[in-house]
Amino acid sequence: MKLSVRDLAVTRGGLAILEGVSFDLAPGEALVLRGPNGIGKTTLLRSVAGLQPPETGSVTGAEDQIAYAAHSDGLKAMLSVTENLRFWASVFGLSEIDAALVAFDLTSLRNRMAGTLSAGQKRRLGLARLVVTGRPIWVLDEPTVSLDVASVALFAEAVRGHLKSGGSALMATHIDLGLTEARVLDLTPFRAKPRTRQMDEAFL
Ligand SMILES: Nc1ncnc2c1ncn2[C@@H]1O[C@H](COP(=O)(O)OP(=O)(O)OP(=O)(O)O)[C@@H](O)[C@H]1O
Repeated sequence: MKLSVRDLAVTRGGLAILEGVSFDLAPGEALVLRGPNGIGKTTLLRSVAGLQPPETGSVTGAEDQIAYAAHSDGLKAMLSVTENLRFWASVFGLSEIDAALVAFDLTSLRNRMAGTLSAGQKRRLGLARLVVTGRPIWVLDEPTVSLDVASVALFAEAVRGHLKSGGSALMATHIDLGLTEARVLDLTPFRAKPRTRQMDEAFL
């Protein structure tokens, strides 16, 4: 199912951040959001994922379709890698985790408590969770933070595989993943104009 974002305006802390953002994401497609720090990539992704309502505009095709992965990994420190993935799979009514372990090179770490993993290993586990959800639209906020070169390549390969199997991916990243098939949307032109107040106070 196609994800359609139309004329979206988002706010943060009561301030207008972005406005007039529109794009489509069809099965098999990847879209990379770019723009300087603070432009609103995280805010936009959160709105698309349904975590924060947009000010105006619409997001269609997202319901029960999105797996969202962001900065906070939310892993269960006292559960093993395998247990974390099984838990996530079960949340989505699934049980298969082997493909995710292989895709993110976690097989040799499968019995380790998540809390004892390095930052990059934790990130790999966080990304492996996307695979076990079975959800078609991956929404990713800076997915490569803490990843070494080899792990970035694993991630890019996982995204490619996901696209080939009819999934799609929307992500904010500052680095070039070498995903030649990905489209890029620079958010800079959509920076919200400073608002003049609609209603002035009575002049007393
Ligand atoms: N609680 C808040 N109150 C006011 N402004 C906020 C609040 N939280 C974030 N902002 C501002 O909202 C804007 C958008 O932030 P956002 O995290 O979406 O940007 P980003 O493009 O993801 O940035 P980065 O590339 O640094 O991750 C930033 O200018 C940020 O300073």
